[in-house]
Amino acid sequence: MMIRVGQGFDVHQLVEGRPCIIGGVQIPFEKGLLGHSDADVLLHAVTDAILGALGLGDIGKHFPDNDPAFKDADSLKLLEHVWGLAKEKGYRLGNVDATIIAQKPKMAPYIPQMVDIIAKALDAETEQVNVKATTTEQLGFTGRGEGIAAQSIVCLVQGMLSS
Ligand SMILES: Nc1ccn([C@@H]2O[C@H](COP(=O)(O)O)[C@@H](O)[C@H]2O)c(=O)n1
Ligand SMILES: C[C@@]1(CO)OP(=O)(O)OP(=O)(O)OC[C@H]1O
Repeated sequence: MMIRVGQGFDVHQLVEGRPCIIGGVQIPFEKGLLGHSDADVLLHAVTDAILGALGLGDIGKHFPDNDPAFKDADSLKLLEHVWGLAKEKGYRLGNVDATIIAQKPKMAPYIPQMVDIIAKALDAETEQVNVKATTTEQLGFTGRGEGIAAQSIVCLVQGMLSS
């Protein structure tokens, strides 16, 4: 059995006039995340973690931010594409853990829905997916509400457990 781990980290700026889409959930908030795509910072961190585990570079290599094809892209589709690469290589999900770093909005009410969305995209059970949130106690760019960050770690498993 082969086990590979990968980690991902992403940041997007919070601005007025954009939807706040995190973990595939549109969260009611006065600002949203700025990006070439829908700027789903959590799905980007998970996507990068999977790419890391596969040794396939990063999200910008697969979906360049100057390619009009990815303008306003649905990040769930990008995650699903990358998960397809993992499946082609015979991997299944061990588990994924992620942390959203945001002063506001409050993520807790939306986390179960994010977990469901990520688990479905990765052909996994909800028990294999954990999403957390933390403030930075009003410190730094996240604490000032200038942006939101997310980080993730994934474990991918290939092959069977030998007895
Ligand atoms: N944007 C956020 C940030 C935090 N939470 C939840 O609140 C708990 C306490 O956060 P601290 O930063 O004070 O440790 C945290 O454990 C999360 O459950 C949240 O929902 N949304
Ligand atoms: C997703 C892509 C592609 O639309 O654009 P952004 O939404 O700007 O996101 P980022 O995390 O900067 O990196 C990957 C990009 O190439």
